[in-house]
Amino acid sequence: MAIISEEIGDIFSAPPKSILIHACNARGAWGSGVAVAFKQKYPYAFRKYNARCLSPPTGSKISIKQHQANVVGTTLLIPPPKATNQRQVSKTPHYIACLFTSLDYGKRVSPPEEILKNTGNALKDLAKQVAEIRELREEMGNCHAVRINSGRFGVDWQKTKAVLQGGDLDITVVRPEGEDKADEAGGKLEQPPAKGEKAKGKTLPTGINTRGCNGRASIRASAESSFEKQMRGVKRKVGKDPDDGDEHREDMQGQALARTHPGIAKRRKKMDLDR
Ligand SMILES: Nc1ncnc2c1ncn2[C@@H]1O[C@H](COP(=O)(O)OP(=O)(O)OC[C@H]2O[C@H](OP(=O)(O)O)[C@H](O)[C@@H]2O)[C@@H](O)[C@H]1O
Repeated sequence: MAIISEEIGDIFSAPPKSILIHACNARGAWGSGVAVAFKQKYPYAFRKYNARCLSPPTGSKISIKQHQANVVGTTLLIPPPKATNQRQVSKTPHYIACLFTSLDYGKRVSPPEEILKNTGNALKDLAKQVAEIRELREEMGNCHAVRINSGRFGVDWQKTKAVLQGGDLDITVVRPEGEDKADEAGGKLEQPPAKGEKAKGKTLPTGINTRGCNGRASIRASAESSFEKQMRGVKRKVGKDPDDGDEHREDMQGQALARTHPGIAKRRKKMDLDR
């Protein structure tokens, strides 16, 4: 049984080479919650995540929807970029673990039972990859996570925590200040704003984070009303990463995609423009 310890703080202050864990949809969007902060701080990681969601394996003839369904229950573990200078090393020193726990997001987010099952599978996949990297004696720190699935995905945190405890990885769960109080009151505070995101200063009504569909839909509706606004800000902030050696390869994939899968290429292009 894994040790899941909890503390208040900022996940992005974890020591260099730590593994930062967050939950993702398989559609290629980091549109709200802590994902927005990940996108701002690790733009290269967003590009890799987005490419994983929108690019079926080379040579595969499966549809993009089938590919995304296959991705659910796995983890994309993104290593820190191979830095060409010291400044870049200290700016982005973390492994980013994207746990695909829901196929979709918004009103189509997967039901809690599915999210929990996917979380267990994704966790196993992560544990396997971590073991492989450690075997190669690559420098790798400990696991840090936010309270995954408990925000936009609307799953009771204690249920996700039980799944993490049943896994093989010890994890330090970092939560923003104020989150506990909301839990004790039976309600849920508005997500803390990501850097550059305007604070809304509003508290969701007590009980909105109850685990039913309506609770999730309400959270989503609230999140989506400011979605476009958020993304406009993020688009301006997500810059090119000088150490993103794979960017060219991904662009080339895009060109090849336009020939072989015009529909997918169009969708990728739209994502790039929107975000
Ligand atoms: N800036 C910040 N710093 C530190 N902690 C922060 C934070 N913002 C929120 N938290 C906390 O982080 C935990 C998880 O809450 P989240 O709502 O983020 O994630 P989740 O795992 O429920 O859902 C995943 C989907 O949410 C996204 O949005 P989209 O679907 O794209 O729209 C993704 O893309 C996925 O798909 C909660 O404890 C929040 O208090």
